[in-house]
Amino acid sequence: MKEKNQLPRQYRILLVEDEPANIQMIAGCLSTDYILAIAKTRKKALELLSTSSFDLMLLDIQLPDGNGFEICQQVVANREKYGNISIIFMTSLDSPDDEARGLSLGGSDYIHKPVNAVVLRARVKLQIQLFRKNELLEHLTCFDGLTEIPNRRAFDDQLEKEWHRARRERKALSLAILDIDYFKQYNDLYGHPAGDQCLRIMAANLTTSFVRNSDFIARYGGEEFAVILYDTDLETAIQLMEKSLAAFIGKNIEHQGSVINACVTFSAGICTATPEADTFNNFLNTADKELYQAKAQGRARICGKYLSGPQEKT
Ligand SMILES: Nc1nc2c(ncn2[C@@H]2O[C@H](COP(=O)(O)OP(=O)(O)OP(=O)(O)O)[C@@H](O)[C@H]2O)c(=O)[nH]1
Repeated sequence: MKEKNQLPRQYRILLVEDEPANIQMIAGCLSTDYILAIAKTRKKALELLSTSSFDLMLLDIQLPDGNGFEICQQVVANREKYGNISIIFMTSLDSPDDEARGLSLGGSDYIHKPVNAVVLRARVKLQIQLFRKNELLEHLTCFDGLTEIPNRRAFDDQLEKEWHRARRERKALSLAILDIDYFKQYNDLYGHPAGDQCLRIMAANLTTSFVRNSDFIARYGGEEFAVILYDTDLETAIQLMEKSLAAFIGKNIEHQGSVINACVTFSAGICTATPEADTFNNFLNTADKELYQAKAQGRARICGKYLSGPQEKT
């Protein structure tokens, strides 16, 4: 989840339609306001859906190699693969049973052919507005307003997902919990707005330190942050975190209240586990204990532990 701020963007529509006259009319209606892709078959539609991301699909039901109901079912059952696309059926099947079926399968709207250009534009606009509101809501529930990185709730979900993925794929999973040193003193000395700015710099620094697609950073709470590193062993996790600490110290945020450094630092505890052999709670607790160790050993450092396996190291 490397999403950033919600900037205005152009929405992408997939038109699944085989009739050339309809394609021409619909493309004429929508292509100035939206990015439009066209699939004339079920096969092409599924191929495009799995390789590009779309916000809305206009879906004909009778296609040369299948039908729109099946496409809708497949997309709804595999959201991880196809994304949270809205679906509008657009068809000459105009019986109430067909319409009810389309809506019960997960379609958001059902338009009867022949399509009226004005009505089509209005209905597409409405669905896009709903989609945009959902996007915003999702952003608000998953992202921290101050630092614009994922929040604790998103972290909890992601950690559970990655734990199960690592168990399935027999990979190592590393978790780091980070805490800014002497942050209370920083707030007391420089004020809360400066403290907030420091948290933003911390988040930005983590974003540039951990760049793999599977790396996940979050604000864990207060002045604590967390990093999940999939398929990453302890040595690598420690090396990356040390680089990140050096880069953060390099920001030179003055901190006269710190006993250990002239500028702001952080401490981190890392736990690496192979999930088939360990328990989830132990994993989280160990990362926390390692953070405690890093604080106890003088701060501005990283402590880590393998929960199991041959390379146990503290
Ligand atoms: N500015 C600001 N401060 C915050 C925020 N969230 C938590 N804090 C502050 O972070 C400070 C954390 O203090 P402590 O838990 O005592 O930790 P510390 O001073 O960093 O001490 P050590 O971790 O032991 O080095 C508290 O003063 C909180 O008020 C925030 O969103 N903005």
